[in-house]
Amino acid sequence: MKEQLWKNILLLKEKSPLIHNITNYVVMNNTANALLASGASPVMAHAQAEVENMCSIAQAVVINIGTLDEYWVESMLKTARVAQQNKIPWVLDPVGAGATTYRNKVLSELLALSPQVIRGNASEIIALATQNTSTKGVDSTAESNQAIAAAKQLVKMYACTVCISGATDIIINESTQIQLDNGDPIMEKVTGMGCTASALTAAFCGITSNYFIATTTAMALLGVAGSLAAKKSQGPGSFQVHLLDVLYTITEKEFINNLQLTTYE
Ligand SMILES: Nc1ncnc2c1ncn2[C@@H]1O[C@H](COP(=O)(O)OP(=O)(O)OP(=O)(O)O)[C@@H](O)[C@H]1O
Ligand SMILES: Cc1ncsc1CCO
Ligand SMILES: [Mg+2]
Repeated sequence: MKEQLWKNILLLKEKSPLIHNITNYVVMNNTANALLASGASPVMAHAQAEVENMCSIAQAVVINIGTLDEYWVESMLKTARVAQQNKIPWVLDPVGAGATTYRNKVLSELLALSPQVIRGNASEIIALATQNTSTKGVDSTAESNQAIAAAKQLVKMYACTVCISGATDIIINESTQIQLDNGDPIMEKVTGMGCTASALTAAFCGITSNYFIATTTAMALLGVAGSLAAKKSQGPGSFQVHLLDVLYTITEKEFINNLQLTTYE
């Protein structure tokens, strides 16, 4: 398994897939840089007049509702429709699910357009599955393992892969559950680490049609790179810089030796 994930990391650098991102104002720059450092080719585009064209030339798409508004939501729906029609994999990041009725309404419209992967923190995954939860905003108030039942429900309802991120990352499909114990607590002090996780997930969906393994590769890469970057950092500021460097320079040995992965069939 670990070797298969490493092969995907090399393949991403070799193929450099175009990843169409509709994401939030907060994280656009970090996300594009993380994709570039990992080997993918990002484009951020949300104009209604061009999203359908852009989506149709991409190898994968990520739709992140972090700073949604009525105009952007129309762009997201147009994009997801084209992705669905053209069988281009798309990843949903349900930022702040459960926080407002508007977010919940938009998310139900997006879910109807069949994302291949949903990646959110525990609160977001619980909110998506139950439509009834209290949450703080964009940060989770629950642990990953508290969202497993909700994630399994989403897998069934939408026939997709679900990733619950946090101190532990859990990736779930119909048959398998993978748990990753990597990363570092400093990652909670930098905005958009989850958004980066979703963008990297789309990147790996652009190089393999096994979206469960693609998601696992993305979460493993970000987690291991995060733990290595944290060792070199004094705080959240320098962490961001070191993370990009590690995504760019990480070696097979560093990846394999540090990866904490458990599979449950
Ligand atoms: N306490 C922690 N310990 C170790 N790693 C962590 C911790 N919290 C987050 N991470 C790492 O950060 C990644 C992103 O996780 P998180 O669940 O915080 O995203 P998020 O809440 O969606 O963030 P955002 O909305 O700011 O993008 C995880 O996949 C994990 O690698
Ligand atoms: C802080 C914040 N607010 C809306 S999106 C976002 C980035 C992390 O999800
Ligand atoms: Mg998030």
